[in-house]
Amino acid sequence: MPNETQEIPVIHFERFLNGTSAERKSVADQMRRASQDWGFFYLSGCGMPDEQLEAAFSGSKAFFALPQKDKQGVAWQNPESNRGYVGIKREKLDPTRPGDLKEAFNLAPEGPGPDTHKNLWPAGYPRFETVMTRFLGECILTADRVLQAFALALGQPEDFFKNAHNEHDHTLRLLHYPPLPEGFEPEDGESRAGAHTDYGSITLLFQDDVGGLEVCTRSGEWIRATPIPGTVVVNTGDLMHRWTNHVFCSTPHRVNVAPEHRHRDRYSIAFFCHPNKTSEIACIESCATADNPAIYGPISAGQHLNEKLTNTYGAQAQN
Ligand SMILES: O=C(O)CCC(=O)C(=O)O
Ligand SMILES: [Fe+2]
Repeated sequence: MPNETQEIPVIHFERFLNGTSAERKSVADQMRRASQDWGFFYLSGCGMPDEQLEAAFSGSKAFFALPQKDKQGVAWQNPESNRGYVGIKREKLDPTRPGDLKEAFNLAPEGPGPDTHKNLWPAGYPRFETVMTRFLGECILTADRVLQAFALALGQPEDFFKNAHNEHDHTLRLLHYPPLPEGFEPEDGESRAGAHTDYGSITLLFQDDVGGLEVCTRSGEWIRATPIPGTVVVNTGDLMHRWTNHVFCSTPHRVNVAPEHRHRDRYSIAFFCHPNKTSEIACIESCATADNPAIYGPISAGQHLNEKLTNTYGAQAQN
């Protein structure tokens, strides 16, 4: 169990990608421990090409710098599509607090048919679409590799989670936290992103060097997830919490308005992974023991998400 002398683990994924089977198992075991103790870890060497990541951050900055009317032209419409631009204060990740001091742009893989939801792209910026579509593809590949390690960590066949996610029902979210004006005093509980857990199986979070992300430990204390160059933050969400019979945590996190970074723009990019709607979420064998028998019966991922959205619809859950 973490305490203030412990830090969110940094795991070197190169040894999973290129190592011997013993090394791969050792990386998977570190991920299992980190997911149990924290529900959060940093992964270095995740295989995301640097130039793609840089292009995505540049594209994100360019998008948020567009005139407000261009951004509103691709405004987020509804949770079914869950694509497009979400303006400042529109979302409350913690529904009991004031709106988040951030803006966001969501995109997602598109199905082949004409009836499927399509991404909303601002007119006249074809490069943005190209860069983000390519980056989305790299995120899927990265997430699949991470999911393979999670399967190994839980004693499952390596493609267990990857196969359960092969319809790519994921969301990529660009986030921008604008600088706060001189003398700005947050209202009670106002923050860049309110405390919340993520809904899906895993989230990959790429952050710039500004900082502000905070993670709640199992003992209830908030600690900083300081940016570490060359790493991606991985966290396990509500669905993984259920799938693993509460062995892996779905840890509350938030983006705080701290004095030392509030004058700076902050950019981050989150990739929320969701299993196929028809994937069955049933307690993973290695997570049920005599002391911790299966808590839930099987449910489809789609049904689980619907329950979550119904419970928090007022919060306009968007991840
Ligand atoms: O921007 C960040 O660092 C965190 C964002 C986040 O947790 C979310 O959008 O779910
Ligand atoms: Fe989150």
